[in-house]
Amino acid sequence: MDKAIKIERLTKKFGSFVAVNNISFEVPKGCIFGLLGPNGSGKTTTIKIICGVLRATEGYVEVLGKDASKYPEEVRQNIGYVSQKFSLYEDLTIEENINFYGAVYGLSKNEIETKKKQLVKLFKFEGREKSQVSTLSGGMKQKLAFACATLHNPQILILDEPTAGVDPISRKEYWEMIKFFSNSGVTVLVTTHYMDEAERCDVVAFMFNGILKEIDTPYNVKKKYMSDSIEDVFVKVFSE
Ligand SMILES: Nc1ncnc2c1ncn2[C@@H]1O[C@H](COP(=O)(O)OP(=O)(O)OP(=O)(O)O)[C@@H](O)[C@H]1O
Repeated sequence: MDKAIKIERLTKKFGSFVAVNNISFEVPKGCIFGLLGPNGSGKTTTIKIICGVLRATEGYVEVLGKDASKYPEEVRQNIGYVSQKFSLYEDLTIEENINFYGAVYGLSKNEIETKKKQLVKLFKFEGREKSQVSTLSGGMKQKLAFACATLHNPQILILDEPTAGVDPISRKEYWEMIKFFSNSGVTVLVTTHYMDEAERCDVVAFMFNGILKEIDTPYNVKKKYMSDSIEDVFVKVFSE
């Protein structure tokens, strides 16, 4: 099994508080990997360390075969990251945001134009290109943040609660996009509190109080906990 991300004995402390406690796991290449857990369990902290935004206290993170602490720039070039509080410019239009992020990622004008056409079609922004972001629905904003994160053709997409507070139709569309990129060979690491979304993952990992409690396919964890839904597994894992 080829791995996109390898995490070994990762620990992150904030002062004396242990936010991530000696966790190890691997994310296979091309899979949709769901990182699940209640609020404050250490998911975002783990993601920030993978993306090189935070430094680990202890442990090792490898992204596409590279030590993330030694090659943060190369790692970042291979990751498209959508954070919980994504940084779209509200006073710019859809098109202007794509232009801006394209330039940030170092794309040429021609590359940006080509990408923009593809993304507008793929994410169904046709006719809305000139709409200011502040006028968009929450679902559209999330999709735009997703689109911008794919501009530099990253091999890994890391999406931190991308569909929080989004209506069911927009969530469905969002997951169609996740599937599209996954089918194109992109590895997706996603956190979510929606258990119907967890069911769509190839692998799910459950974190609680900084500890990795379970990791397996949805089918296998349901079998282990004798449950017919990930929601039921979630309740059982976290009430143990
Ligand atoms: N910079 C920081 N300084 C101190 N404590 C922090 C810091 N960042 C995170 N924490 C704490 O670490 C713990 C894990 O936070 P984290 O954001 O990783 O959780 P999470 O699983 O992503 O939660 P959520 O689902 O709410 O996003 C929390 O108790 C949080 O308050």
